[in-house]
Amino acid sequence: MKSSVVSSKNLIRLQSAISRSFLQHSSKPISQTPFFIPIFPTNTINLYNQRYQNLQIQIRSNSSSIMSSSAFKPEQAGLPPALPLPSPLLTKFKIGICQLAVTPDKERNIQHARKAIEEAAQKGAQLVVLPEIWNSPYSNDSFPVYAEDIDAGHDASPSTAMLSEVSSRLKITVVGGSIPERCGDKLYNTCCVFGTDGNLKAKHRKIHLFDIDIPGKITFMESKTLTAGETPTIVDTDVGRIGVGICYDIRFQELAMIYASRGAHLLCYPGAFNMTTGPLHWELLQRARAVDNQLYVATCSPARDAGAGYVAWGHSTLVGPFGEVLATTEHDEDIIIAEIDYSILEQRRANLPLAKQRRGDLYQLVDIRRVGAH
Ligand SMILES: NC(=O)CC(=O)C(=O)O
Repeated sequence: MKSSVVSSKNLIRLQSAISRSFLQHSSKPISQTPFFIPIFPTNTINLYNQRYQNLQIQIRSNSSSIMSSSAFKPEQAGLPPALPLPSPLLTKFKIGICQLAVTPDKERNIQHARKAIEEAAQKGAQLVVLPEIWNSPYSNDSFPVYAEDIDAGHDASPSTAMLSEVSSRLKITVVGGSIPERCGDKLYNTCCVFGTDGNLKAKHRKIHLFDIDIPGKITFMESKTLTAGETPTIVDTDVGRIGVGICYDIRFQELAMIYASRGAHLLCYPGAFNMTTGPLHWELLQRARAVDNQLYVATCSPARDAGAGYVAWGHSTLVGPFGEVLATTEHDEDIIIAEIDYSILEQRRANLPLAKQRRGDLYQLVDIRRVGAH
């Protein structure tokens, strides 16, 4: 156990001390440290990370240093403030969510995805979202075989070459689900976002690998073959600021909160939940992420194939900022077309001004990367 005593005049100093301590002492990359450091205005703060199991900082607090909620001002926290919602080119538009049937035939999967994107665009979608692992069966045996070198592009990555071509030809934004990515000797589960010019705007590698063991129900270990991504991914597009997560990433609310604090309008989660967790958790998690953060959440699953090694739950969905399911589907192949209107975000945030009502004197969100960049 490491222990040090910090004489703090106020929580601002304490906060920066904690952040510096994390950034200096951890041998892990910043993104492997927790996104949150809980702040308790009591005498003891316990911080945990993988190396310093019990780094304890004691605070000799005097009661006057603890700000009362009524006096608390977020800017006094010494942390980067939440960013306001930006003004994208389009604030009201249609989203197309393509729940695709996936087969072992990669070339067919690519052509099939292309057709679905074209159909969604033809129905008016200016943003199209694809499922998790849409060019390959979802299995540890398949990932290395179907993986593409996205950075090398073109012939080395026919799946993303198609996404780039179709997004520029149709002048739409594409959140390209995910595919297995090969980079050197590593494999990732990776989502590429293409802008209306066909350029790759962002690449999100699944941060939280799906390792689950519910005996008799489902055991799956992505970590057998995949490596976890290291960065949250938020991207400005013509259709708003989008935070990207892949499937299991949706279970980690800190990631969604960080996206919200960075001004996201919409969170997109390509995801393939399963027949055990899907019925209970899939919609619940989407609605929770949306209502807690007062933004839109879109999910896109592969269609269910009862004969596949991994059977996807399906039920791709769009949820609004009040936690309302705006559009959803069953488990078969389908294309959801639904409207997104960002003026409703402002409205809901005025109805329920959660950001202003947060008790920053009791707890705070620390976006490690933004603190580190300060
Ligand atoms: N497949 C996943 O990544 C996640 C999932 O199915 C679950 O969290 O349950």
